[in-house]
Amino acid sequence: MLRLAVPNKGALAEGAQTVLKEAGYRVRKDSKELVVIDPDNSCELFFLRPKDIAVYVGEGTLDAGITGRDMLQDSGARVEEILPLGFGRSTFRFAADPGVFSSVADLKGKRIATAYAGLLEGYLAEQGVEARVIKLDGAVETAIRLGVADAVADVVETGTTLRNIGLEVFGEPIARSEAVLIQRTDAVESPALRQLVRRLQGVLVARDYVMMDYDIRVERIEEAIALTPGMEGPTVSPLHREGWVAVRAMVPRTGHQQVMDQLWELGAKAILVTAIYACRL
Ligand SMILES: Nc1ncnc2c1ncn2[C@@H]1O[C@H](COP(=O)(O)OP(=O)(O)OP(=O)(O)O)[C@@H](O)[C@H]1O
Ligand SMILES: O=P(O)(O)OC[C@H]1O[C@H](OP(=O)(O)OP(=O)(O)O)[C@H](O)[C@@H]1O
Ligand SMILES: [Mg+2]
Repeated sequence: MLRLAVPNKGALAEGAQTVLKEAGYRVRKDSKELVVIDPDNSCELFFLRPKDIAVYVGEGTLDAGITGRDMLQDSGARVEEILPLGFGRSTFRFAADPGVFSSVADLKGKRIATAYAGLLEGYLAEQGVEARVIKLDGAVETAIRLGVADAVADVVETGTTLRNIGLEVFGEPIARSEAVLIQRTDAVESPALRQLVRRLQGVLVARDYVMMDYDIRVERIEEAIALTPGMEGPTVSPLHREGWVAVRAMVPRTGHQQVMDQLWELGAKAILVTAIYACRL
């Protein structure tokens, strides 16, 4: 059995549930389920607090987990990233009242509130800045107004929370994060974990690519293939029409409309785009 830790709530829970479901794993039916056993895939899913996941995996109690890269860095646990998952993207940034600070160097001797003390302390040490880290559990943006801190270091996604309380980011981003699959450092990879990784990679590729089909005159085929090279090379099949062929290739989802425009300019007809439901490359 592969023992996998999955966020039970918060910003990563829904994305984790969706990616696992698309990869063919059983997921929980309601948010009160703490453990789901999936005998068909030799897998047990444990729904845990996102911040605790790196700890469980690092201790070796669980084989792998889904958490945020920022949480992994914060934990100091003996875990490593195996696969970035492309959702739950955020940056981890300094913020303060507008115009007070402009870079991390200005924070020397100041108080910085955060819920990610490990990540912040690591960064301050790297930058050679000595400051006082005020450890809070959440809603850290309010700490400045309440006089507990001079600046905060927190997760920023849309920036709405900061704007609402009148704070502004400053300095370089401390970290860029997204959901990641993790395992214990130097863990021996099991067949069940290899299968999970392959399936998740398939889901991510299916999300990033579309399937494109079109008909083109034989003399324009090389130019068309340059636009749609596919993975190993596109499938080119005869058409029941003299001088024409049918082409099928995977194309990155981003920019696929431009590719369609360019194919149209080459004289391609019947250009069809369909979603890829699942794939294994
Ligand atoms: N808008 C967002 N707000 C918070 N976290 C986000 C957001 N977008 C992405 N994330 C990522 O989600 C993870 C944080 O998840 P979550 O908010 O559930 O944790 P938490 O704040 O410790 O938990 P809780 O809010 O329940 O105390 C981090 O990896 C963070 O980078
Ligand atoms: O840039 P935004 O899109 O506004 O998102 C970032 C905010 O969301 C998170 O808070 P969360 O809802 O997790 O509450 P918490 O601070 O109590 O963890 C995070 O801590 C920021 O406050
Ligand atoms: Mg939160």
